[in-house]
Amino acid sequence: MTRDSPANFMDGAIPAGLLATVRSKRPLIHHITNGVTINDCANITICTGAAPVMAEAPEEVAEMVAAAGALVLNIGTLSATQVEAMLAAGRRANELGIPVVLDPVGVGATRFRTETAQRILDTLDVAVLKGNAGEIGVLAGTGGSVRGVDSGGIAGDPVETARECARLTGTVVSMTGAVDVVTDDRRVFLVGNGNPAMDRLSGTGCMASSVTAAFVAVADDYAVASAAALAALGRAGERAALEARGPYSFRTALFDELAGLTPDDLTGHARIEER
Ligand SMILES: Nc1ncnc2c1ncn2[C@@H]1O[C@H](COP(=O)(O)OP(=O)(O)O)[C@@H](O)[C@H]1O
Ligand SMILES: Cc1ncsc1CCOP(=O)(O)O
Ligand SMILES: [Mg+2]
Repeated sequence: MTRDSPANFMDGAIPAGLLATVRSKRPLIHHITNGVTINDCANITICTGAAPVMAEAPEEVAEMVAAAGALVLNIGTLSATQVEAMLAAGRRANELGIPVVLDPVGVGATRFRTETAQRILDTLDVAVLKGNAGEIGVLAGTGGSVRGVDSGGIAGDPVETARECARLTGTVVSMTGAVDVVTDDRRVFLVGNGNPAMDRLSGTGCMASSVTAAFVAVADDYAVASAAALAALGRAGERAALEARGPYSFRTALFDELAGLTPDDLTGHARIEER
């Protein structure tokens, strides 16, 4: 940044207003998600101010999603039956205009994950694609490395990778990392909130999808809502790091700090730069 090109920071009142709206509307967030972090996702949804439900039987997902404000599809521990449920829930969500958030956990690590993420993107109208850098690099086709569920990095520039992925998929792309990149190709938001402790805990990426879904459920602008959600979670992470002694006390503090996060605090501390 130079003196001639001052950073254009989003007014903190925008994410703060969305946080307040989540809490007043308390949207239901239907998750079809992995067995590793499912409980964290339920509780982080509550701490955000929304209401979670986890339902994945193909027999009931279309009925359940009809009552939801947003649907999270997370492929972290996918199976053929679960994929069938994701497509059925997603189709119904699309019919009803309910936004779908896709977390392509581990895409690129195996053929089944890559084919499934691609199939979901080809079949459904996905509102937000939220992944770590490696996952987004894989889906952008520009080069991304994924080992298990961890990002091994991307080949090129992060902003260009996320924009290419948004162009290719027609979704809002929310690429997490030390600085999150959220883009609908036309606009780019860089979210500076967060703490490195968030990277030392399994589940923060999945939780980012749940918080994103809660914000997207109450907003029309999915890019702004996605950036606001990451600012809120990141701000909770900053506050949690001040009181934690290690990864597990950090985890507890992250839930407590998000539950206690006030719109005023977010107004003052959200760091969302628009490029
Ligand atoms: N080094 C970091 N500094 C600050 N925040 C981070 C850092 N690494 C990850 N985060 C935050 O942690 C959450 C999960 O991101 P990430 O670790 O990229 O996801 P995943 O768990 O899917 O790999 C996001 O909200 C992101 O902003
Ligand atoms: C470890 C693991 N294995 C399959 S899903 C999962 C959790 C991934 O969580 P996150 O992407 O949020 O770190
Ligand atoms: Mg992830």
